[in-house]
Amino acid sequence: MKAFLARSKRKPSPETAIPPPPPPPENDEPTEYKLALLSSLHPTVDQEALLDVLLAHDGSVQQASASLQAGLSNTSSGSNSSSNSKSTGAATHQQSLKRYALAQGPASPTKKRIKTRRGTTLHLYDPEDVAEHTPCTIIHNFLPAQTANDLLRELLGEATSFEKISFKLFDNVVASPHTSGFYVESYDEMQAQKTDYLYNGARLSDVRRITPQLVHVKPAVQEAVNKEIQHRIATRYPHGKKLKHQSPKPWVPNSAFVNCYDGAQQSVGWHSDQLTYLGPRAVIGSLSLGVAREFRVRRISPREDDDGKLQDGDIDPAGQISIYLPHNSLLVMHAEMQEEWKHCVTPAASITPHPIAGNKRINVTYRDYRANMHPRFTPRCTCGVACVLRVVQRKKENFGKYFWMCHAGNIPGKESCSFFQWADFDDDGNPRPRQVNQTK
Ligand SMILES: O=C(O)CCC(=O)C(=O)O
Ligand SMILES: [Fe+2]
Repeated sequence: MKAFLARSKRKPSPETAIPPPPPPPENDEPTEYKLALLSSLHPTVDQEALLDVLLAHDGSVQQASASLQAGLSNTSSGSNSSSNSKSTGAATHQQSLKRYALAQGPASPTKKRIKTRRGTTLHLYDPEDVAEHTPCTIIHNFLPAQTANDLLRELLGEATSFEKISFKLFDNVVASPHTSGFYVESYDEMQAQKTDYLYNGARLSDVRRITPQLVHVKPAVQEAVNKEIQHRIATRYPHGKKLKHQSPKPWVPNSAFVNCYDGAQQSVGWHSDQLTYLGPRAVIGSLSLGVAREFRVRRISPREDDDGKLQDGDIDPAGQISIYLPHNSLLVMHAEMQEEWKHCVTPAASITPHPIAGNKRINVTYRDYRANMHPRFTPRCTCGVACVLRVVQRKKENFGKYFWMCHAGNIPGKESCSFFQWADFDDDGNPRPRQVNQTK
């Protein structure tokens, strides 16, 4: 499911809610940080106007703020005016990409022009930009405000007993830099999870029955995710067709990982989610509550060959994209995400406390565990353990091909038996019968 490497490099997080008084700005702070400071000083002015004023004052927060205060903010060219305020406390959306594209010429703002480079981070706030440049779509203000708050309160209560997950990283056992709990729909499923399924080589000990608020919210998530999937297929996939190995069936979430990030430093490292029980081309619905944090994605670039030399590089060759995840936003990770991209929640230099959650962020990832991916139906290695499903990501040759391998290398104190077998799925992502192993 996850890798939990904490990142050492920290980037400030944009803050657009009403925060406590900000520290004095540094000259070399990134624009989004300055924008956040400015936003905190002028919470009723929309982000687009703030950016204009900031640029008009060569990035000086102090001067931009003075200008806004004096009512001299006449620099907004594209937006109606800074009085077009959004003071709802909901996420404000930076329109920077569209604006820059428009500034380049009269042609339509072809977003393809926007490229990230190695070592750079492109910050996206606008749902249209997210859909255009990442394998995700985002819906802001997703649930009715009261429903989101009820769910948040319920899960904050649950999170008091969440624990860090321990896993094996090379030869060390390390703990995830955040806590989590796993929720399924029935007692039978809870038992099955404890005995049949493996995560990073370990059994989950804390499997819980889905809570009333998680049940309450599920239909809305299900409906929205299915709508987003169909829209994505129609508008972005070749010939308007689903991807090879993507399931044609409706997405039906039957489990949820709930993550709690307590404070700015808690995070999750770069990873792709494990496909072992979701199957190829999985879609995940990810609901964010409480403190707003940055979710970063980067496309995986495979190596050319086997000699260990990076060709176009497999580490951050195209830069990262940061998606801002405010309270009550639903991020859909689409079918191209887990195979071709990695994601993380980066530690933040600072966070804006949330009125209900304080310093905590709660994240719910609703998942569709597929019946035909149950470990009963998937290959076992020579240790006798159901295998983990992986996809080739590092080598150009075979990039995107699925394979089964032994889990045991991830279990503290156990050695892998090195079992390997190419996985075979039909076009709809069902495992083909020849690899079915009925022994339990
Ligand atoms: O907290 C998030 O937004 C993402 C969590 C995640 O990547 C995971 O649970 O696999
Ligand atoms: Fe993940």
